[in-house]
Amino acid sequence: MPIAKTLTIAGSDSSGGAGIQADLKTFQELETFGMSAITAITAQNTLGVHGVYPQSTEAIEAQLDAVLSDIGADGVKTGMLFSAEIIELVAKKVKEYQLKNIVVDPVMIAKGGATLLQQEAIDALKEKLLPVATVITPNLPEAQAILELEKEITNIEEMEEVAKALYELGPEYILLKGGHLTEGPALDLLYDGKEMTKYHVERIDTKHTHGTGCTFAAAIAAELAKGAEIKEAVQVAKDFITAAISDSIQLGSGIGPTNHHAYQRSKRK
Ligand SMILES: Nc1ncnc2c1ncn2[C@@H]1O[C@H](COP(=O)(O)OP(=O)(O)OP(=O)(O)O)[C@@H](O)[C@H]1O
Ligand SMILES: Cc1ncc(COP(=O)(O)O)c(N)n1
Repeated sequence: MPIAKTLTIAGSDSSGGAGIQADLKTFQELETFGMSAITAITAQNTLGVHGVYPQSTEAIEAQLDAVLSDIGADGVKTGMLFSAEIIELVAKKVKEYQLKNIVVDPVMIAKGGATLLQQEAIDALKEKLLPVATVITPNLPEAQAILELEKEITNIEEMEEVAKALYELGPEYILLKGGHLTEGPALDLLYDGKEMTKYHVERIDTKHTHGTGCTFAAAIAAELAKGAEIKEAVQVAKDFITAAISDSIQLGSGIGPTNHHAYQRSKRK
């Protein structure tokens, strides 16, 4: 059988835990052929983001055209897109190449607090990219920013209302991540316009969660690219990220990365 082809459009994380590097590791672990278009280079380690160097739209377009005109992609994940211009370019390419299985992780702020999406780009995200997305994977602060909510989302009932409001913006599915809820299990909610499906696991007591959102979204894209239905794709991604967090690697002196190989290793036992 030919291998499923996966493409990440995201920022480079020099420390290897998030961004392009996390996505490619995840694509590989889930037995797809991973490719990338780099939107920005970040100088990053476990202590934070030390520099952000966005690429020109010309360089991003050249990467996308090179890959998509020749190899193509069965699944796409977008991460750090940084500016309205980059978002508009990506939305244009999704249409031009009629891309399918688009997982949009609306990355806005890194765990250390650095800005990975300019404030004015949120409108472009809502108007151009969300309507062409198969699934969007916001965490709670990202959902709050997209919907311009004044109050924080604090419980499952509010999460359900928020998922419904996000669905109105046009994506086929909403995957609202509850990792930021301060109490209870690590709960995520999938909404398809009719039904809410909950995915929950016991919260793992660790600070080493650098790149969890990137890894989770990349795993969904890989499974969709291989032909999985959305509920099944999210379940594999949840198992993948839970294994990766449980077996996190103690590197650096700040918020360390997760272990992208843990899921495959646990399956072999
Ligand atoms: N401590 C934890 N234990 C178990 N699962 C967790 C934990 N923290 C996050 N998760 C899970 O990891 C996935 C990513 O969620 P999270 O809310 O951390 O994303 P995020 O904030 O977008 O990540 P990032 O900071 O990388 O952008 C979700 O499935 C979430 O439930
Ligand atoms: C290039 C890039 N993309 C995304 C994130 C978000 O990940 P986190 O919030 O875990 O730092 C990141 N830190 N860097």
